[in-house]
Amino acid sequence: MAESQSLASVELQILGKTVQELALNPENLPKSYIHEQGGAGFRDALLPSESEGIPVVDLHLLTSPSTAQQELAKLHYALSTWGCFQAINHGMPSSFLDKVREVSKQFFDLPKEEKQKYAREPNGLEGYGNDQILIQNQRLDWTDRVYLKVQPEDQGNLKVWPQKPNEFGSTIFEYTKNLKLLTEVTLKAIANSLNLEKDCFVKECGEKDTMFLRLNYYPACPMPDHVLGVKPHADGSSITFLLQDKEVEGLQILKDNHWFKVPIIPDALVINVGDQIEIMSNGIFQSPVHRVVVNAEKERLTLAMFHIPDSEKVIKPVEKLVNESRPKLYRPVKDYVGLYFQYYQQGRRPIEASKIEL
Ligand SMILES: O=C(O)CCC(=O)C(=O)O
Ligand SMILES: [Fe+2]
Repeated sequence: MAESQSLASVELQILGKTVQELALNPENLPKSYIHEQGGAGFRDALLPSESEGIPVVDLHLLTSPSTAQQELAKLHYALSTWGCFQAINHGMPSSFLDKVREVSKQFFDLPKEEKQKYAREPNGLEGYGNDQILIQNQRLDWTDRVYLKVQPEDQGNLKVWPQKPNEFGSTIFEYTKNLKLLTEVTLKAIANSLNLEKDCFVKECGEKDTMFLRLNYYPACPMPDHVLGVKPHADGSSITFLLQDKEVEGLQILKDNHWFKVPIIPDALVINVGDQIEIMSNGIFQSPVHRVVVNAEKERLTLAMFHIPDSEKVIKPVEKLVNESRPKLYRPVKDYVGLYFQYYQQGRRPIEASKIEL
């Protein structure tokens, strides 16, 4: 008993206050969450015009022989201009996506003591907690998360898998199964859109690829002009699938030095390339820098699924995309995700470590 109590207090100390708790006492936000130079600009991002907005790509059309060419051209345009697209017709019904959102929300609604059972362990990555503090004077993200290795199934840390709500495990399992299939479909389509052999990126990612799921819960925040849900970053994945909140927007993408809002399409998945496809595509598709703003009245919940290549594989530009007019722009890297966290917290982009200055 004494032992389990002391363990709990260590975890509490590590976690500090969750954002959900801070939100209950809004007059007193810790300075570590405040971006002095914020300003209304945080929320005044542009909404892309309809014709130049983030393209909506129909995955069914993309994989049907008679319609694939046109949809592939759209995919190529989307990834070379925005680094992302909104995927519809992905095969998961609206009711299922609602269920995924519901079990995730139910977890954050549990009493603190229950959630603490799944707290991230000291020095661990997986589990429940607030932003990890990796450097001094770090600005913290206004979000509580559950981070889980969901694929391969037998490699997850079961100790930090929420046991409540009851349907959490089975729903997330089903969601992962769907996104594993969609990963293959998407990587093949990306290869096709570059006129590469369709298995090219699947092979480059290796057989020991993994998937990590992050549930992001952003409580309403009394200082939306000076607090960010997530600082500007690009993902270290090959590709990322984001299931947005159905009603509350917050995601913004940096393009041509302007922040643009990513509109909500309730049943779509936002799919973006991460740094590792940027490297493999020799920069033809670039991993978009994005951030999350918060809302003074409303909470927001999203699920991000990251597909991560085998950490033993050397990631490098595909030979066919290197030629005289397009020299190699990136050095080979291994275990990109290992590099990622330190760089991210320092506000630096780990991709810089791989870029070749011409
Ligand atoms: O919540 C969002 O809209 C985006 C989250 C995100 O960028 C991430 O988890 O990497
Ligand atoms: Fe992200």
